[in-house]
Amino acid sequence: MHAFNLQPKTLTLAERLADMAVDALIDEAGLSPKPALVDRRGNGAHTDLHLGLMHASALSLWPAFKEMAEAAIAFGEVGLPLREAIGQIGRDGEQEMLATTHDVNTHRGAIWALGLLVTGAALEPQSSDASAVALRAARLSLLDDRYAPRPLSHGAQVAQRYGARGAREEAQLGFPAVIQRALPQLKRSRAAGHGEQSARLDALLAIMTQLADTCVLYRAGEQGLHTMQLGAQAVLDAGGSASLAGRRRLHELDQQLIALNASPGGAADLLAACLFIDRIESCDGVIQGAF
Ligand SMILES: CC(C)(COP(=O)(O)OP(=O)(O)OC[C@H]1O[C@@H](n2cnc3c(N)ncnc32)[C@H](O[C@H]2O[C@H](COP(=O)(O)OP(=O)(O)OP(=O)(O)O)[C@@H](O)[C@H]2O)[C@@H]1O)[C@@H](O)C(=O)NCCC(=O)NCCS
Ligand SMILES: Nc1ncnc2[nH]cnc12
Repeated sequence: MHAFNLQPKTLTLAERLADMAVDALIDEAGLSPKPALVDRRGNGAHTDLHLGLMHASALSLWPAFKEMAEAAIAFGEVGLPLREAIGQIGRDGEQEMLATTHDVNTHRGAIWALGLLVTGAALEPQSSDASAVALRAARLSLLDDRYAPRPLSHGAQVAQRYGARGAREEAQLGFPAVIQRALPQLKRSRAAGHGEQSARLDALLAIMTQLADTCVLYRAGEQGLHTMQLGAQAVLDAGGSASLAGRRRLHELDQQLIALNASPGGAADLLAACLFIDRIESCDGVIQGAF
């Protein structure tokens, strides 16, 4: 007679990183109340998205994140061969995402940001502090993938109209919205004794205070972007999402952004990137042990 094997399976480094990336996406999607974004309350400014779709999309990306980490381990250094390998894996992952969501763009920006960060983390698991991982990701993003198509994406249209370079520039600068704003705010809010959900909302707001979110610009122009940036700052100035005054401001911001059809999808992706890096930093030993 066979007994079930109840021993926990030892995960590879690539599998652990893929788990952490997908967990970060699922945590971001469920975090509530996020202004004008999909969350547990509803669809925000979106007509074609809902929480179940965000979860299905996140899960569909697990193989892509795992393959990117495996590519990093196989190539072993930042360089064009690795850049082009993860570019292809990212494009395949995007097709998988679109097949899962019936052509709705749920996580394009997240594949880019988290894909680069997963790769940056897998390259040197013994050096997993936030800045080091972001720096390796930035160096990869600066390399020109010869096979990347150049469609007239929403981001490209916004770049032409407003000069904002969005997701590409954020990565090339080493994810300043994550490293300089979201992670410090997350730690400050935790240290102030705010609950974990409020600390994460504050981290999202910190990203929104300065981000050139091409999703917002495309949908609502400069007025939308200013409303997002000033409104997010007003919530933080009022005491953040854990305070009553901050909650009131957050509710106002939600209403204003929905009225403008302005969804901060880029900021949401960067919150997921922040939660991923936060996990890596707090699971240092786990990552390093996973060879
Ligand atoms: C280099 C790429 C990032 C492509 O960039 P580009 O700007 O040309 O392309 P976009 O298609 O606009 O995608 C960029 C997405 O990045 C998010 N984002 C926006 N601003 C920022 C920012 N400042 N910093 C970081 N990230 C940002 C944002 O993603 C979220 O929004 C998505 C919804 O957006 P959109 O499609 O415009 O949807 P809607 O307004 O809802 O439109 P309708 O459908 O209703 O009409 C949502 O998915 C969030 O994720 C931007 O959308 C890179 O992606 C690339 O080269 N991709 C090609 C594949 C590849 O080679 N990948 C490599 C993997 S390593
Ligand atoms: N929660 C969310 N709502 C809308 N767009 C998003 N893109 C990434 N996360 C999102």
